[in-house]
Amino acid sequence: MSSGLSLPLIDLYSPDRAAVAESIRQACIEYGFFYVINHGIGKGIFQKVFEESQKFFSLPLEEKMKLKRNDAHRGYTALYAETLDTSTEFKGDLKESFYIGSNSQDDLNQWPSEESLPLWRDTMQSYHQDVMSVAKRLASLIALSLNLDDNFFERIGAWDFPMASVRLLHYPGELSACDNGKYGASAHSDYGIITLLVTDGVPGLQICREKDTNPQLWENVHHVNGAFIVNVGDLLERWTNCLFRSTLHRVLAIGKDRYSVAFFLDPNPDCLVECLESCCSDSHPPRFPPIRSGDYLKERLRVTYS
Ligand SMILES: O=C(O)CCC(=O)C(=O)O
Ligand SMILES: [Fe+2]
Repeated sequence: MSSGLSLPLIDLYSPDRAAVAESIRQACIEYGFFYVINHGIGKGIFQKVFEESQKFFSLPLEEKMKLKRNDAHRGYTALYAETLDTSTEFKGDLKESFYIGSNSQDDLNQWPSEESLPLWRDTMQSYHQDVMSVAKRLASLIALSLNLDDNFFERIGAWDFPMASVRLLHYPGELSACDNGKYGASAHSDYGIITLLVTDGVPGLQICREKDTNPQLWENVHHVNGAFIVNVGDLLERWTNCLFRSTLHRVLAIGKDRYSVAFFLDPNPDCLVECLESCCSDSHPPRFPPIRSGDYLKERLRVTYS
């Protein structure tokens, strides 16, 4: 069953930072999802990224496979390569994707040839930079929302060498009979701190706020023109001892081409993620042991692609 949902709208440049932080706190407690508007990235930039993304995914499979995801987790993943929900009998999600990592470790990235896609690299590098600054600004509001200093993440070195990545996604419209029962992206939560997502407006994204209810209730996330859809990831859930929810979500395969661009904000791999003092007490002890962010993310990726 599915119904509509109206997620909170967060204005990133509102002068009343305390009020914005409070709205973010409520959104993260209640939904783990919200929209971010007034973020400073213009429509023209999104348009360029989507155009270049479509051009890449239209290349012959043989060309795309030359840039197959490397050990540093950059590059192309083909249809069926990933299964986000490993508990189901259906293996292989109905999407293809391309990962672009931080500019600070640019040598690990892979790029289509300049002859075939001359604007591609610049477009993606500049988008990575733009969305990283939005994400950092948002993270400082998240810190405020947890009664921490707004420079909490800087102070613990989270942004020294952040593992942030842009992920271009394409969900093909044409499906075959053997794809019955499969999802564009099967049910999962994201792994890092936060994800900032933009889509081309084609529906399909759903969230499940109570994963343990039976049957599960899946609610549609509507498209808001020009807004980021932001969600809390598992590392932030660990930091906050489950005060903030890393909400289960999925993408339906609706038989229509769909493009989206996700930005996963993950901290420096050496960053220790441990329960914040304000999020635990004698009656509410830490639920997770401290863990190095890099170790945590490596294990999650290993399971997804095994
Ligand atoms: O494409 C979407 O709408 C969501 C993608 C997603 O959840 C992911 O890549 O983690
Ligand atoms: Fe996701």
